[in-house]
Amino acid sequence: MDMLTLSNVEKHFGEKQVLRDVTFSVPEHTVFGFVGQNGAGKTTSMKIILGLLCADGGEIRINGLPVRYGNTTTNRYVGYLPDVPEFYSYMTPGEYLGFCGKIAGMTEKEIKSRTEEMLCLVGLKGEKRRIKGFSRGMKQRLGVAQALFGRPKLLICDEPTSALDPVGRRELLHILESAKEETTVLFSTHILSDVEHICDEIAFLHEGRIVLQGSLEEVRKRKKEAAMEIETERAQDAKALRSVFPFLKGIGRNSLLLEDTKGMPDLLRFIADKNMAILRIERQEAALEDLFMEVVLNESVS
Ligand SMILES: Nc1ncnc2c1ncn2[C@@H]1O[C@H](COP(=O)(O)OP(=O)(O)OP(=O)(O)O)[C@@H](O)[C@H]1O
Repeated sequence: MDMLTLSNVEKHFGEKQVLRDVTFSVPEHTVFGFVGQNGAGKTTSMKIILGLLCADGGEIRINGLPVRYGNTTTNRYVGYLPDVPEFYSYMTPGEYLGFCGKIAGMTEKEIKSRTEEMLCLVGLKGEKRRIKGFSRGMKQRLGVAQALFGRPKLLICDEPTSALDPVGRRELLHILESAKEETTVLFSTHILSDVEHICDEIAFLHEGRIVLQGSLEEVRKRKKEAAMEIETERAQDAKALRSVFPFLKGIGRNSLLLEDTKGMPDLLRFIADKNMAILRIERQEAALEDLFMEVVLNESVS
């Protein structure tokens, strides 16, 4: 089942159209990457999903129910982590989560067990420092704990990793990946390596339009031509191959890249004739970044 669906969503700010026919769906218990450059329309889409902005057209459903602007019924299914979460900084993380539980009307017993569970999930168990002494990464992790506290069916995170260092990013990505066991995660980002690490499905938004979507595998297959990597046992063989086939690129002492596979038969014949020892011939995985650039450039030309 799809936890979230957007169908033909449109949005203008004055004369400017910022979302055009945006259509995608997020299957239950997946991590979904909502990818786009600055200004692509990610935050606007998220605000519409949360009922905070009114779409000019189209339909959004969360857990099968339509989202209505200004009506927060569907938000009972949603946990939201803004890009810069705000806290009462004089509280400890346990006190803060307890406070959130009280506002949500949970019982003392429920609050205690959920606080422990969430602090454990985000690696803040036993943390007695006040939030004001927290690093950005710790604050972001606490934000996830708070967003997940009420057991939402859908967790929406707006650029959760963009301000974090590599360690903080890795920790947060790991938490989002583990969260999909109990919820569905939609996160916006422009960091494509984050998407490659944890997303099951992705949608690329470019100038308000979805230009590519599908599972990571499906999207990668869209790359027109995947290069082949060839690794020779001896460095001198790699050198010899490069001198005979100048279209080969050297990517290491023993490794070569063949970008246009039309040259493959001649190359293989030569390798066999010369009895060269080859350790590996492998299709190079298309990097999302190259793919994104390919799609974006095509869009700009057409
Ligand atoms: N309230 C507003 N009034 C007018 N234009 C707006 C408003 N909010 C956003 N925009 C414009 O809509 C477009 C999409 O903005 P949005 O914030 O949704 O993009 P984004 O993909 O989230 O970008 P970023 O990664 O920079 O946050 C931008 O051109 C932005 O300037």
